[in-house]
Amino acid sequence: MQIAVGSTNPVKVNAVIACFGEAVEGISVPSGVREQPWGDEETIVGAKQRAKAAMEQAKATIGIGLEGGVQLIDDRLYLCNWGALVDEGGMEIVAGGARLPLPDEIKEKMVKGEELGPVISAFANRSEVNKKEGAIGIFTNGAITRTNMYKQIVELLLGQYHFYTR
Ligand SMILES: O=P(O)(O)OP(=O)(O)OP(=O)(O)OC[C@H]1O[C@@H](n2cnc3c(O)ncnc32)[C@H](O)[C@@H]1O
Repeated sequence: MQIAVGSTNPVKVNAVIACFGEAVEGISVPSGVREQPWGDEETIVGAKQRAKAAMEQAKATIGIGLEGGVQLIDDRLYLCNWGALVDEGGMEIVAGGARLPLPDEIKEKMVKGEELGPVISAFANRSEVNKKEGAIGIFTNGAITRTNMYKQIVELLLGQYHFYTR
């Protein structure tokens, strides 16, 4: 079984390797949504499109897409992450990740159209936070990293996949 992940971001590829082992290939594919998805719907679409594109491009058995977004709830900005798993038989599974509110100073920049990655890196004075502990790592003081969070999403995907294909 060959697993393709629709990203080369190490936090995403490593989360999938942690669940599936080494038969995992990370490939750069378009998400088909904005660079900065807003809200559950757009973030889910991005995850699904990454999963399908990765499976097709790599001619893999299973494709996995992981997408990071933000969402406004009651005037607060939250992290919003989704994953999708597709297989060559047409099965499609979706799962979501942990939520966390972001400080208002980050919200102010995001609503003006900035992207979360550079905004968090400037806030934390640390380069490429999106490829390291992630915003969730910064705001949990390292208790949950972006890789941990995506690993749980991949476990939710794989567990459901086993249930529906049993
Ligand atoms: O290489 P890809 O797979 O595109 O990974 P990415 O981290 O750049 O891209 P995403 O599509 O997952 O996220 C959309 C934007 O939100 C940023 N982002 C999402 N979650 C983040 C997090 O936990 N920490 C920092 N930036 C994050 C990310 O850097 C992008 O600017």
